[in-house]
Amino acid sequence: MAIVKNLGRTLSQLLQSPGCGCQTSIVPVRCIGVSPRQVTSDASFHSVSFSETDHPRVLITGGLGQLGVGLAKLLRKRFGRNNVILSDIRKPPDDVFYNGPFIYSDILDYKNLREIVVNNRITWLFHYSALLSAVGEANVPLARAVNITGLHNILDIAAEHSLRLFVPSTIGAFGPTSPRNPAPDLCIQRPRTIYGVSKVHAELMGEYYHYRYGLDFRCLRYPGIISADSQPGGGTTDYAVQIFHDAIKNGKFQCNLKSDTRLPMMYIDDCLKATLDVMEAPAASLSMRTYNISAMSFSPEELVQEVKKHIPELQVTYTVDAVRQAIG
Ligand SMILES: NC(=O)C1=CN([C@@H]2O[C@H](COP(=O)(O)OP(=O)(O)OC[C@H]3O[C@@H](n4cnc5c(N)ncnc54)[C@H](O)[C@@H]3O)[C@@H](O)[C@H]2O)C=CC1
Ligand SMILES: CC(=O)[C@H](N)C(=O)O
Repeated sequence: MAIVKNLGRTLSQLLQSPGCGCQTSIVPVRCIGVSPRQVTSDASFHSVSFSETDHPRVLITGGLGQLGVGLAKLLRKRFGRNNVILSDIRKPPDDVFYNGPFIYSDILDYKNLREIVVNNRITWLFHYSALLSAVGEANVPLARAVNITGLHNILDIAAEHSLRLFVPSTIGAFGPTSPRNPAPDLCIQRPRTIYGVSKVHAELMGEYYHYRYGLDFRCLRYPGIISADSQPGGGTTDYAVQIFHDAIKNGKFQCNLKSDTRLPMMYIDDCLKATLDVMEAPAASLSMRTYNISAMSFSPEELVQEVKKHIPELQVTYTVDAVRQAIG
C-alpha cells in the first residue's frame, strides 16, 4: 500500500509541470508495397472520432507475457470488457481466451497491424511485445527485429491513426556509466545489451515522433516486475519471481545472479496502476514523455532472507549465469 501511495504521489508531481504545446503538421504514412510518404494530418481517411469523455478502444500487443493479461484485466474493469483487445503471436490459454477479446497479431506484419487498428477503431495502444534482456542476448537478430523493426511499425501505425501510444522502457536502458541511486529521468544511457539499446531507441524514436508529428507517446521505465500468477519472459530480474514458485514447490532455489546483485523491483499491481495513471493524465500535464518509476531495490540474498522467514527450510545455491550477471 505504501508503494502505491508513493507511486501516486511521484506521478502526480511529475505530471504537474506544463506540456510542450507542440503542433502536428504531418504524419508518416506507409503504403503497402510503396516507400513511406507524407500526407497532411487532417486527411479525412485517417481521422479518428475520439473524445476524452469516450472510453478508449484499446489494443495490447505482446499481451500473453508476464504483464499483458494483468493489464487487460485492469483496463477492462475501467473501460469495459469489449473495449480492450489482447493480442500476441502465441495461442491463448482458455482463461484468457474466454475472458475478453483476443486477436492474433505479429508486430512485424505491418498490414495486419493496420487492419486490426482500423477494423476495431483502436484509439489507445499499449505496446508490450518485446524480447527481454536474457533472451535478447541469446538471439540478437530476432531481438533487433522485434524490438526495433516492430517498434517502427507501431510508431507509424500510431502516428497515422492518431493513437495514444504507451511503450514501456526499462531499467535495462541504463548502463554501467549511468548515475545510480537514484538514476535521474535524464542522464547518460549507454546500455550494453541489445534489449537496453532497443529500449533507448524506443524512447528516442517515440519522443522524436511526438515532437515531429505530434504523436501522443508515453513511456515509463519499469524496474523488474514481480508477479504471482504470471511467469516472466526471460529477463535478468526473473529470479525474483522464480524464487517464490521454487520455494513453495521444492523448498530449493538455484539463483543465477550473485548474492549481492542489487536491482530495482516493483510489484505488478503498482506497475500497472502507474501505467494507467500515465495514460490517463491530461497531455498538457506531461512535462516529458519518458519517466522513471521506482519502488524498492534488493539483492538475491536479502530476498532469500525474507522468504526464509516464511519457509525456513529453503535451500539456496548460487550458479551464476554470466550473461545475466553482466546485465545486472
Ligand atoms: N516484466 C518486467 O520485469 C519488465 C518488462 N518491461 C517491458 O514490458 C513489456 C512487457 O513485458 P513482459 O510481459 O514481461 O514480456 P514477456 O517477455 O513476458 O512477453 C512479451 C510478449 O511479446 C510477444 N511477442 C514476441 N514477438 C512478437 C511479435 N513478433 N509480435 C507480437 N508479439 C510478440 C511474446 O509472445 C510474449 O508474449 C516489454 O516491452 C518489456 O520490455 C520492462 C521492464 C520490466
Ligand atoms: C527489467 C527488465 O526489463 C526485465 N525484467 C529484464 O530483466 O530483462
